[in-house]
Amino acid sequence: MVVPVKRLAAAKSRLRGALPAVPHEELALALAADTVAAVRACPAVAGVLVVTDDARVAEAARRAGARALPDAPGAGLNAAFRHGAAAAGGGWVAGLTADLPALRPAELAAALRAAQAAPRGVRRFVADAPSRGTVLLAAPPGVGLDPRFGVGSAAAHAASGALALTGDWPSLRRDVDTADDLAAAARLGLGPRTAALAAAGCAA
Ligand SMILES: Nc1nc2c(ncn2[C@@H]2O[C@H](COP(=O)(O)OP(=O)(O)OP(=O)(O)O)[C@@H](O)[C@H]2O)c(=O)[nH]1
Ligand SMILES: C=C(OP(=O)(O)O)C(=O)O
Repeated sequence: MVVPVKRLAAAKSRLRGALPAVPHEELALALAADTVAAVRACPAVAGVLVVTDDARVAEAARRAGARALPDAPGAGLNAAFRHGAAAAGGGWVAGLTADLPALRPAELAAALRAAQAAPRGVRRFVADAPSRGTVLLAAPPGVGLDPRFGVGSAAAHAASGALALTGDWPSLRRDVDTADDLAAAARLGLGPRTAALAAAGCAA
């Protein structure tokens, strides 16, 4: 599983100030750390590759049992996904955004099971809650990940031939870009690092 994370100083800019008493980088780190912890807790995931140039994120990833890779070639999110996928080796490869602090391992496992069901040879994706973005993209063995993340990525992934998975996985679909998203994630139940910050810094 490839999980790219921007440098904390630049990450999650739309979320800046969502918890006024909490330094922004701490919040951005907590989102990523809770996401990676949930992925690590999912038995269906063989290994986690965190693609980042941020030393704190890399250290947190390694402590959680993930591998950290540099953000090569430094050409944005899709290049980071491609870099991680190339390092992942054979078998199924999936990419996940790192802003899913409510993610439940059982929902990720269910989505990965659905991804691995027929038809063969086709990439699958899970759209975010508003159905505009993408939270998960999975490619079967021998098929490139071909990530199209960014604004309007759900439509871009569908247009590229990927199949939308339609399961009811609210914690997987709940990416956090804004203060409202953080409040929605809090209603689902935040992971421990983000929850602690939310409790300390005026709950979302
Ligand atoms: N390694 C890496 N990860 C990235 C890059 N751009 C975005 N990401 C990660 O991709 C995921 C989804 O990206 P966005 O939701 O747009 O997050 P963001 O760019 O941090 O947020 P905004 O500044 O609000 O746009 C997040 O986990 C980001 O950390 C990049 O250039 N390199
Ligand atoms: C990068 C993405 O995230 P967001 O649209 O949430 O920034 C995406 O959905 O492809």
